[in-house]
Amino acid sequence: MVTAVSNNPFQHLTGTLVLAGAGKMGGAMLTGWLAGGLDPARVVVIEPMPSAEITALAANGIRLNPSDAAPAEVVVVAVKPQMFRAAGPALKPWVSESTLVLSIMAGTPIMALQEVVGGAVARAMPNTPAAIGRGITVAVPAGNVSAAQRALTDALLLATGAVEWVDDEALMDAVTAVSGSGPAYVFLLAEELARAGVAAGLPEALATRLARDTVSGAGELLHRSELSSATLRQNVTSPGGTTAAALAVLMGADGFQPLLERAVAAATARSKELAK
Ligand SMILES: NC(=O)C1=CN([C@@H]2O[C@H](COP(=O)(O)OP(=O)(O)OC[C@H]3O[C@@H](n4cnc5c(N)ncnc54)[C@H](O)[C@@H]3O)[C@@H](O)[C@H]2O)C=CC1
Ligand SMILES: O=C(O)[C@@H]1CCC=N1
Repeated sequence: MVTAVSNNPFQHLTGTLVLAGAGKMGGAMLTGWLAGGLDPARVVVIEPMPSAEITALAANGIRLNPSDAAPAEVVVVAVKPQMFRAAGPALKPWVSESTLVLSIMAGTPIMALQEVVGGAVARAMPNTPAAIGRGITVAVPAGNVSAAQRALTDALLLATGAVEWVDDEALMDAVTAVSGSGPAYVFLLAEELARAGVAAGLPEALATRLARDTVSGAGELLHRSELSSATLRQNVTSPGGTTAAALAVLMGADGFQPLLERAVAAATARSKELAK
């Protein structure tokens, strides 16, 4: 007898998935899940200010802000950390002891979720490329997360990109500073490269196109190549050429390294503050 093997990443999800907060990050994850084959009929979205995209999903079977609530299989908490103390108690009717509570809130510790919402809590830090299946998420489970709930968390996160698990929740502040916030640093690089192109004499539209395609093309090369980023950089750099002249500035005493170290330290510190 041949046993059919399902390649549906959501085969472990047999109940309801509640998404609380369908803003930029929650919306990006939901987009990734639906693109990956999540049945919209399994999804409840709680969102006081739904975007046009989220409202449109209601026509496809998602339940938006239903008036009744019952314990769900998974509750994804994607509200702002600053909103959580106010928004959290309203989620309790969706949570039983056996509900997986998957929080993506920056800073907010597992203990705060256990106090306010309950359930079996997994804390995760995704990033916005999740919307196109190219995110990376780091997750940490509470002690009462079962093996099945961990597998379900894995499946949900893998549908939006790569997943790393850690045991030490304290790492989540630096994780947030590197990969959670990281896409913003890369988009800023595209903005500033375009601005520098204009300053060097290019028309704005051309500079913007060159910067955007260079950042996304280099990112794609880094993604597909087995070479290290340092080797890929060296492959651009002819001795005594133009890149070497630019890198002497970018790798100088006040270049990328100290700048990014300060930026990541500032984000890490802010993540720690959000826990208070
Ligand atoms: N934006 C990003 O790149 C990332 C964000 N995060 C985390 O994701 C969470 C959401 O961040 P964003 O999506 O950027 O913010 P956002 O402001 O776009 O989304 C938050 C959403 O929560 C909704 N909301 C407010 N009160 C609510 C309530 N009582 N019940 C349900 N929903 C409510 C808001 O209307 C809003 O749409 C934050 O905790 C953040 O730390 C994590 C990783 C990356
Ligand atoms: O800026 C923030 O606080 C969130 C967490 C990581 C990315 N956005």
